[in-house]
Amino acid sequence: MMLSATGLTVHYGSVAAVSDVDFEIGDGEVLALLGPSGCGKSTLLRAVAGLEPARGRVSWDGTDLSGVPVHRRGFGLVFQDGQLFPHRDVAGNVAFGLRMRGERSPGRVAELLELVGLDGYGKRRVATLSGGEQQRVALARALAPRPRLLLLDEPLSALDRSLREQLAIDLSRLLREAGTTALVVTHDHDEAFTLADRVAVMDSGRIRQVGRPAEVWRRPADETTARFLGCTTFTDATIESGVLTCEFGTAALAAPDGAARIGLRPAGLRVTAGEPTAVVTGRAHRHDHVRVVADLDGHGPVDAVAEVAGAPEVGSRIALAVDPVGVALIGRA
Ligand SMILES: Nc1ncnc2c1ncn2[C@@H]1O[C@H](COP(=O)(O)OP(=O)(O)OP(=O)(O)O)[C@@H](O)[C@H]1O
Repeated sequence: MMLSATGLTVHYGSVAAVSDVDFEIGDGEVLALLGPSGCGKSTLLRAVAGLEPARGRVSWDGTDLSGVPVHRRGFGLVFQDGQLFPHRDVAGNVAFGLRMRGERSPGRVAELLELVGLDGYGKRRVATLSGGEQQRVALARALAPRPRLLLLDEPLSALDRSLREQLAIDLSRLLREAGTTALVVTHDHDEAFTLADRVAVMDSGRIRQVGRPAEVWRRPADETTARFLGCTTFTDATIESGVLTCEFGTAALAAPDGAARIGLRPAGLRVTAGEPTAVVTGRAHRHDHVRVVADLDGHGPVDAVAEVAGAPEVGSRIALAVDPVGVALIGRA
């Protein structure tokens, strides 16, 4: 069983929100659509759902879905704000999806509430639930009728950071436990990488790269994608016998020999002991390190990181070393 989209295009007036997009989602696979605000992620998801008129083709197992209305596609939908029915209790919300399919099964409702960690919440009014609990109910409601594809549009972004991280882990587990095939829209790469088997990075209505999270993170297709994935400094390098050499120094890096364009995330440059080559112009404490902006002699500002203990003050001169953990190889197959 497989979802396949080919040549999907959505215009709003003269604006192409989605341009000629192709992708597939395999049975039981979770694909994340990741990209900056306004790049067309939600529009693409809505086109797959049948909520947005689109050119191109959406098919399931080779069967064209054009002309098949939203409620007959067998897809489940979860949006950012849950959109629960306020006048129904938790069980009533979960049962709604089942009733739509002519099913009545208190057992299935209880099973779903247990799956999302809300065992015993059936009689609660949804207005009395926290934001995280409401999203779990929305997820249970969408999963109850066993959709062949679950479409999730920023399902966690209305929640605060720590809850989002926890729910992303929970969601990843329960999508796998239920063997759900899913398309998840998010602008948060940590969330995409937690949830997805594969990630499709979008920009300006197009998919720029599709791959497994670690591949996309390590080898972004181009500088725009790399920038979106946290790289802030770009330079040319050479790789020879497992050693990367660039203007900032050398580092061990297992990759084929040759010239490379690299992107450095802040963690790719570390404050170290040695001959100073840069002056600190800014610093910010993060939970387990200090982010440093440094003016590197002959280069200009670069982002780097320092250990919390002994982190340099603004104005002090520092040495920097390349750390392969923060290096992305751009456009390398
Ligand atoms: N109903 C609409 N009418 C006109 N333009 C629209 C409409 N919906 C979206 N757009 C435009 O289409 C583009 C893509 O929007 P979309 O909501 O798909 O992006 P997104 O990547 O999901 O962004 P966000 O993460 O901010 O929700 C944007 O330029 C947006 O302004």
